[in-house]
Amino acid sequence: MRRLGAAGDGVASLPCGRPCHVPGALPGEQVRVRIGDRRGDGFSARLLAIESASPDRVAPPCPHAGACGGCTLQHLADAAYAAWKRGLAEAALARAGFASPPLAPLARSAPGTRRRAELSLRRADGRVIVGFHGRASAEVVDIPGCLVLHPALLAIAASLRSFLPRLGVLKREGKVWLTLAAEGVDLWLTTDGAADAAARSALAEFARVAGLARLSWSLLGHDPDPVAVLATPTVSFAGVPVRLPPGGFLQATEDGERAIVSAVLAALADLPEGARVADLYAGSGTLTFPLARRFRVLAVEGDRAASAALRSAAQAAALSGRVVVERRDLSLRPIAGRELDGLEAVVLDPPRDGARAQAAALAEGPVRRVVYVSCNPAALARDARLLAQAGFRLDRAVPIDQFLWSAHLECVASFSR
Ligand SMILES: C[S@@+](CC[C@H](N)C(=O)[O-])C[C@H]1O[C@@H](n2cnc3c(N)ncnc32)[C@H](O)[C@@H]1O
Repeated sequence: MRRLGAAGDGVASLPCGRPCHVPGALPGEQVRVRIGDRRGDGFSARLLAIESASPDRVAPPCPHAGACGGCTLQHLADAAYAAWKRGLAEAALARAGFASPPLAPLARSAPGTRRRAELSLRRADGRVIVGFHGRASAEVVDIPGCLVLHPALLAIAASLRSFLPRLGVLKREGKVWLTLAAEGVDLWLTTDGAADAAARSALAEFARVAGLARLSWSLLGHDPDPVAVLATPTVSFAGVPVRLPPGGFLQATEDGERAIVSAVLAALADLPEGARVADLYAGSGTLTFPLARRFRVLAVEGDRAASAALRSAAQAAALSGRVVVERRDLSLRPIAGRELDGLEAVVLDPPRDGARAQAAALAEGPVRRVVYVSCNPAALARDARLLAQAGFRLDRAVPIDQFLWSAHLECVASFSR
């Protein structure tokens, strides 16, 4: 195997010159594989045997490794894993046109600290599986011994395994979002059957017995409807309490959030007090409120519930003069042209598909400072290229690992011109 690819698979070159992606294989290893389907410009393959193992190969610590698709790199020694992850950011920025990027050490999150998870549910043989999908598979794998989730989330997943088999509204499949807030776990359950009054009262009783802060329910594909609110789930950003909407976004670990916030603030440390800064894709205010300690902030967010939570938190904290909240779809209507006048900096933290339209508007506009918080190196490479072409230089990049043992990577990249 020649290298580890962006998804964490070993990649070899076939005699025809095309790449072959082998989940579970490591660079330097000789392996026997069965070639499978086309993948990109090459093929995927199944690992049959390791003929000579890499010195970086270790026994995966989790009992579900190999079956569960959540973690793909538990078989790689820690130092090699951290170097590979940091290298993902380096490669993305190099693809954007920033060779030898000024890259900080990898900021890490410990096992057992993931405070937000989306779990899949499958009814099978009289029980309900509560877990993650297998690798590139529709199968759901039970994960009672998961090493990445916070123990509070694992405890709720265990309670669900006992409760859900009796819940008729879960016919075959569903999903559950768990978020650990200050008051306890916020749970949003979606099912493939409709909940009548009896099901709702069973759900409310489950919320009470399991000690949840809130339980919301919806039919698959619909918005959450709170069924039991024992305590309104809140999170605090720079000391400002925000009431989390059901299923609302929260950075995956506290350590990850701290690393992102401190990299963003460090990138803007030399701006004067009271400068105007935009926080685009603001969510419920993870970055807005830390920024508002020094700056006047325009916070733009597309989701109705998140922007409402952000607005009412700013009002309750008497920050309305410092924080202006706008609900807007930034893919359809990026902040552009004259709207960018007077902004000293723009911080953007888009979802996985990135911010192509917004990055193009920034490349064309007058703003001299951009801080891009990315959760997808491929989108970062594409969007940062627009900034490179418009004359921005990369001042610093901080790679942040909130999704331990996976191929996901956050990166805070600060640009100026
Ligand atoms: C990665 S989250 C970041 C949220 C926040 N900055 C934080 O750190 O918690 C991305 C946010 O972008 C919002 N979003 C997604 N697509 C959007 C769009 N087209 N326009 C505006 N906001 C969007 C999502 O609702 C989500 O809140």
